[in-house]
Amino acid sequence: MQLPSKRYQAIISLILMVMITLYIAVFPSSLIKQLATLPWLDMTLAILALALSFHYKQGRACFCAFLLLVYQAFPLTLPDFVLTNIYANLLPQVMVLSMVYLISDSERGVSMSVMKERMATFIAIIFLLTIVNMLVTKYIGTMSFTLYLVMALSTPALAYQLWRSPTYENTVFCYIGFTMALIGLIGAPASNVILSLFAISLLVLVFNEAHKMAYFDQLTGIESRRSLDVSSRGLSKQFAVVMCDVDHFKRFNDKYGHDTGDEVLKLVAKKVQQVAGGGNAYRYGGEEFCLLFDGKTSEEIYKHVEVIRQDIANYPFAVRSSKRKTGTPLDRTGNVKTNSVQITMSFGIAQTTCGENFERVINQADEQLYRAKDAGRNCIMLPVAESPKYSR
Ligand SMILES: Nc1nc2c(ncn2[C@@H]2O[C@H](COP(=O)(O)OP(=O)(O)OP(=O)(O)O)[C@@H](O)[C@H]2O)c(=O)[nH]1
Repeated sequence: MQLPSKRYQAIISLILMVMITLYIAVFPSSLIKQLATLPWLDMTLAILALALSFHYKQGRACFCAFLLLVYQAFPLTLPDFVLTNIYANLLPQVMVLSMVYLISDSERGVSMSVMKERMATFIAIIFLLTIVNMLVTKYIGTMSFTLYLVMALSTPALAYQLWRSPTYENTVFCYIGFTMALIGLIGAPASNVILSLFAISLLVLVFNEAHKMAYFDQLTGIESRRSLDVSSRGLSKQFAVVMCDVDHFKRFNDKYGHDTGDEVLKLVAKKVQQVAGGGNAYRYGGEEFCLLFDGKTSEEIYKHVEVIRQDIANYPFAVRSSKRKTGTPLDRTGNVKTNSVQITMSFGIAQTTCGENFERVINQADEQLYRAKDAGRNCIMLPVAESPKYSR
């Protein structure tokens, strides 16, 4: 079954998260009612999200947890008559606008300067909205007008950013923004159950990002060597390993620049990831990738590796004419001229024959990779005992 694209997955998740939250808020089960009576549940979860996101240097999640704490801190500090107006009008606007700010910003960690900048923006948002609300109340007579205006401008901005970049992080900011907008329109403060759900979504976000950091390669987005180490511990008796390496990559970097080299690595990663036959792709390091086929023999996987080799070799990779920014030739439309270059990869295959451990098999695959390089590159090598094969 084919999964919907990332974009649709994000939108479906967002709709489900908002609907479930509102359903829980409107029709709480007895368990939820009991949880709602737990004092400090929402604040404890928000503090946990704040501490963990700070620890993992996830600045946007950290700031979002801080916003939740600010929202929860108001009843502790202000008298009821002030709170009613603030909760019904001002705070939902501040929260929604802050979500627009967060979703439009990139992840910049938790350095002092970034935190200062975010705090200044937060204070500016509060200040601006307070002034606008005061003026609107004075001249139009109702604060609700600003509330509707902020919601009407902010929610499409949130939706647009999610459409552009459908990550789980952005889904969470949209989820908090949209739910806060609905709560603002209803005119009730967010219950501690809703605030706890917001904090839980932030905690899931932090764990999700920490998992990605640990097991996925940042540049290419495919699984990392650490993930390969973990996978290698759960292999069956029979497995095959492919080591592959981009040909003359140093030359390529020198000619077109490191950034273009990075683009090549991303493309190659995408291609090796598409390997059929049950193979899993990992970035081994530098321009080297590894394919792992559990329960398969070298003979069985050869044809799948050959498909990848041909796919990469036949792909016209568009690069700028030169790595130099100045003096780069322009085409008739005034854009920088691009060349189509061919990228090739060499592959070495090895498999278990009498229960060897993973390290031994991967070393054998590496030896075959060296043979493939010696044989002229852009080819696949199997161990000599296994009817040597290569293609070009
Ligand atoms: N752009 C980019 N280059 C990288 C990265 N990691 C390693 N490299 C470069 O990859 C190149 C590897 O070069 P070599 O190991 O000499 O091999 P090669 O030029 O690919 O030649 P053969 O393997 O013999 O075909 C080096 O220039 C590294 O700087 C990376 O993440 N991005």
